[in-house]
Amino acid sequence: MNHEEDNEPIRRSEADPAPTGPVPADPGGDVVDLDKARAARGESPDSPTAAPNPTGRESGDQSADPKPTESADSEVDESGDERPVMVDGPALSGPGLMEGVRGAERLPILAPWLKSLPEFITAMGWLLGYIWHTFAFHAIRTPFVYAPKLAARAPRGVLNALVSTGRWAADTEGEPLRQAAASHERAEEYLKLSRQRDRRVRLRGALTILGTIVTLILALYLAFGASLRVQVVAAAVAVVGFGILGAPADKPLSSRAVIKTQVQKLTSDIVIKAMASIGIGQIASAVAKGQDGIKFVSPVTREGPGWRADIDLPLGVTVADVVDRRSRLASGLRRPLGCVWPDADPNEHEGRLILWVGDRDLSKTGNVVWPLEKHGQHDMFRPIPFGQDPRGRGKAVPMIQHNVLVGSLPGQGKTSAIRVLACGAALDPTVELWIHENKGTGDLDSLECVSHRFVSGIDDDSIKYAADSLKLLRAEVMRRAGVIKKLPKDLCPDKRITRDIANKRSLKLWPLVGIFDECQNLFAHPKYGKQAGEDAEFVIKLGRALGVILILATQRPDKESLPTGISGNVSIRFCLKVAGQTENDMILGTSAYKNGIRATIFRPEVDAGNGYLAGAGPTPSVVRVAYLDDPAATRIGQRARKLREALGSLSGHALGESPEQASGPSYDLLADVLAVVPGSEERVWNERVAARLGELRPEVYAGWKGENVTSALKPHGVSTQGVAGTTDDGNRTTRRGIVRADVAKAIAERDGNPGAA
Ligand SMILES: Nc1ncnc2c1ncn2[C@@H]1O[C@H](COP(=O)(O)OP(=O)(O)OP(=O)(O)O)[C@@H](O)[C@H]1O
Repeated sequence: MNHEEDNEPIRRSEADPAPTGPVPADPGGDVVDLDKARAARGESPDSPTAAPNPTGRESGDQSADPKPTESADSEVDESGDERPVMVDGPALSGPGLMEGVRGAERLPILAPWLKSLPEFITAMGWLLGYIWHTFAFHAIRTPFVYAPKLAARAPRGVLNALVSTGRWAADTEGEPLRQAAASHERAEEYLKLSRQRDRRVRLRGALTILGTIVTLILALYLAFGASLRVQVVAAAVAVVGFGILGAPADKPLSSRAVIKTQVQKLTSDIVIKAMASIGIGQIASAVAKGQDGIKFVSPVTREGPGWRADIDLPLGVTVADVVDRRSRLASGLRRPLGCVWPDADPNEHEGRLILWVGDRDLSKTGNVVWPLEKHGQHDMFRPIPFGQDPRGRGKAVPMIQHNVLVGSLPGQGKTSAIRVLACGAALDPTVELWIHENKGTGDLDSLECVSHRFVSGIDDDSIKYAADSLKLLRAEVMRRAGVIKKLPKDLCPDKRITRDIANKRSLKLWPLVGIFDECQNLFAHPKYGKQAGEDAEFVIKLGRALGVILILATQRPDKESLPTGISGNVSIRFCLKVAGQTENDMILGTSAYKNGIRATIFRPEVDAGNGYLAGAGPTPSVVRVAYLDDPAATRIGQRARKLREALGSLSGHALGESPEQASGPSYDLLADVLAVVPGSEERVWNERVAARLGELRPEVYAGWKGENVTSALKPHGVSTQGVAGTTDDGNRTTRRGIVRADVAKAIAERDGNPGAA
């Protein structure tokens, strides 16, 4: 958003006074008595003597509309300036104390990392890692660096020890005082100090002689009387001791195992200056007048590996305005761009900004570790751990009831993101996995061993295989709809699958996850693309509640390679670096770019793995995806296979069975509809179509009602309308129905033969 545009209305009203400025007195016009007008405004609108009636309406009108025309919007003061009329009723008060207190935000009693086991484990893991690193760093240097250094410094240490002892015995520390007393001819003081020195020298001399004798005896004993072990220990102690005494002051023995990055503390002053520099007029002008422009809601605090400031922006300024100017903000804060993350507070108003400034650039924080990488299994009815936001908080993606779309420029981390979700699904042994990787590089081969259907390739056969999968998924969705419909209410009250239902293997309603990586190669395919797009749209729209989940990834988010029926209907979106607004909105949804959700901010390659995740939480947020390389994914695949073997849920490709073929036209809804509606029947009610379809193919359409026909035909562009007809009882009435010609037209268009209809 352009700041110039923000201030446009303000500038325009200042620069162009004509329409709103003072109106020259018109001798012929009505003269408004300002005092009267003000007095009238002060009165209650209920008062019978309310406002003057400039329109000349009857008083009956006035009560309904006490201040019509100009006085409703503005008043004119002596200077002729227009002012808005204040409409606050004097009798109205704000929310009471209890409402105010109830609405107040409670800050957490314990830090979030103390309450969440994974975050606690991460923090403790980091601490133990830190201690271990420091220990290992010094341990390895002890024999090879520190010991030789100490030995080399020991002779000098002996010398230093002798010199220090001599100086102590001779009381040299008092010498400067005695010199000063002598040179200033303070005889009495000098004599006192000299006497004190003589006493000290006598005592210290005796002690030194005694110490020397003891040391000599000890040395002779160690040299000739002690065991070898005692000699070695004594020599080591002597070398360490004299080595330390012999160390030059500017050369410490050891270097630091960890060098802390010194980051400047984030203060409110720095934030105010930075916010004033990003080009938002309201803030800049307030700061120029000596005010802050922004309001801190709470003190700037540490949160995770960075600083957090909660800010109220000026009226009318939104978080999106600040997100737009993120790079300017980073410049104002003098921090790398990857450290600066302005974010909205989902629990507050549009002007509440959470400014989080990390100690390190997000892209330099290393790979995020996936919590399930080494052990554990997953329950698909819970969100799959996905990555971390810049504040170090874990982010997960719910899968049941959702579909996922991932998009980015090539090489930004799509496949890695898909791999994390696929591994999560694989680690739930009840999940049936259908994996299609239409790039042909084998990026998802690690999970072939658990996949019910699997293909990796970009050739026509591989594309056909993926297209067949979508056809089969469509049929599966229809089968599931029928099964769910027949389930007793107590088992399935919401007509959607639950963990309990998924566990009843006889129902075959377990979660089914279809992954289509590089799906642009499928949807843009000249032969299979169109039908595949329609099938995918159908599955996305109807499969959600039935446990059929699609995960699609594309590096070409445009209309040809990603049908709008798909991009418009997925619920979870993950967008890594894209080139522009169109691609951004194709992945993240219409208006995302306008609302400040811009995956264009990520840098090519540097920010691989960083993206905007939308739909998984109350607001879209930046997430750095956990990274699983191929060996890690292969190990997970093997673990997942063992889980399936134990449950007996391995099937299809994973067992070496030959793939099911899509039954093509026999499950073609449009053809089936045309088959049950004779040519003589121009229009027909959907409920009748549903009943006939159920008879035609009960294994697919059993239990269908009129509304199933409506929603199933919609993706094909066949809309329903009011159709007049006669009920079985002979009554004339109008109900939802279709026009047969529309179905024929849809078939002709689909088959690339539009004239045939
Ligand atoms: N989450 C991540 N964390 C760290 N680095 C990552 C992450 N994801 C991807 N990368 C880096 O980016 C590289 C490319 O990732 P990936 O193959 O997933 O990209 P892609 O978008 O699928 O590419 P393409 O479109 O060519 O298939 C990886 O080899 C890795 O170095």
